[in-house]
Amino acid sequence: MNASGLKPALPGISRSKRLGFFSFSDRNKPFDSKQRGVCLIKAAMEETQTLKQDVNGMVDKLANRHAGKNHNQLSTIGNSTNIKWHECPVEKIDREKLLKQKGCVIWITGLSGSGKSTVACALSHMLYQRGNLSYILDGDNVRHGLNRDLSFKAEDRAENIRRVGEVAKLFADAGFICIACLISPYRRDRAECRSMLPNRDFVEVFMDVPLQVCENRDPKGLYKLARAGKIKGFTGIDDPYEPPLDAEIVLQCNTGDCSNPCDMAEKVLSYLEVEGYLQA
Ligand SMILES: Nc1ncnc2c1ncn2[C@@H]1O[C@H](COP(=O)(O)OS(=O)(=O)O)[C@@H](OP(=O)(O)O)[C@H]1O
Ligand SMILES: Nc1ncnc2c1ncn2[C@@H]1O[C@H](COP(=O)(O)OP(=O)(O)O)[C@@H](O)[C@H]1O
Repeated sequence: MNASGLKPALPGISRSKRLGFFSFSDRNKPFDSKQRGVCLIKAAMEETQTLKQDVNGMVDKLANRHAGKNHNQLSTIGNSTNIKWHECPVEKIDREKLLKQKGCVIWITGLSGSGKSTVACALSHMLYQRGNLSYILDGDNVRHGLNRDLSFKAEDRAENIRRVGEVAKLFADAGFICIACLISPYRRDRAECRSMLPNRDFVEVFMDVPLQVCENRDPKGLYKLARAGKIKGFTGIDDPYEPPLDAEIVLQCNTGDCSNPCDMAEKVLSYLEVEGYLQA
């Protein structure tokens, strides 16, 4: 709130300062409404002019970058023929400056019940408290919408991972710290997601929790159903899980000795801090 009890339109910047012509205390001086109206229009016009110059500068930046390139180059990607990438002058780095952080993907992999969603939520909460923007893509949740057409057979799991990888890449490009938590049982599928991003921007987190611990937790009763043969192809029971060989972070949990989820999330947070992702 400012002195007049109004919330500034932009955090930390009062409206009068933005418009740059009079402060609210000036309103007590004799200043008729016509004069004020003229000032407001003048200030708005100046602001528009500055904005126009900014936009022109950005468009020039884009034009310079494209100078000498073949503008009509069309591509074929998968089944999409004759497509062309469209550049925009507002780039990832500009959004990152706005958000004061660097966009990246935290990819949490592990068995069902290993604590992926719990760590993801703890991490997201810690980031929120520090003023960093994150978004969670939880396998279970994404299967409620975007990936509702996919089953748990190997090729559908691969498509599940590919789609979530692509969405995570978009979130990272938007400047978010995107936390993807999926079983993602196959190394090849995870490696493909890694390859979609600049190498350091994909941070693999392995929930190294023994099957026995996950099975004892069994919060949804799925292991019980799988053991009883009522769910076929359940990861860890009758479907494979390939543990990462080169994860950036391993969160270990041995039988009877497991750190609490906040300590685990803090490890990831420290990694992000050290690697410079929590500032632009
Ligand atoms: N057959 C089978 N195998 C493994 N998991 C199963 C299966 N059927 C249903 N579920 C539930 O689906 C959640 C995992 O979804 P994911 O999208 O993360 O799986 S995958 O990455 O495509 O393998 C998983 O959630 P989490 O426990 O959060 O991992 C399970 O609740
Ligand atoms: N570090 C931990 N220590 C003890 N229990 C945990 C820990 N992390 C998660 N849990 C519990 O284990 C269960 C499974 O956690 P969840 O985050 O849903 O796993 P996943 O997303 O991998 O299936 C939940 O009941 C959760 O409360």
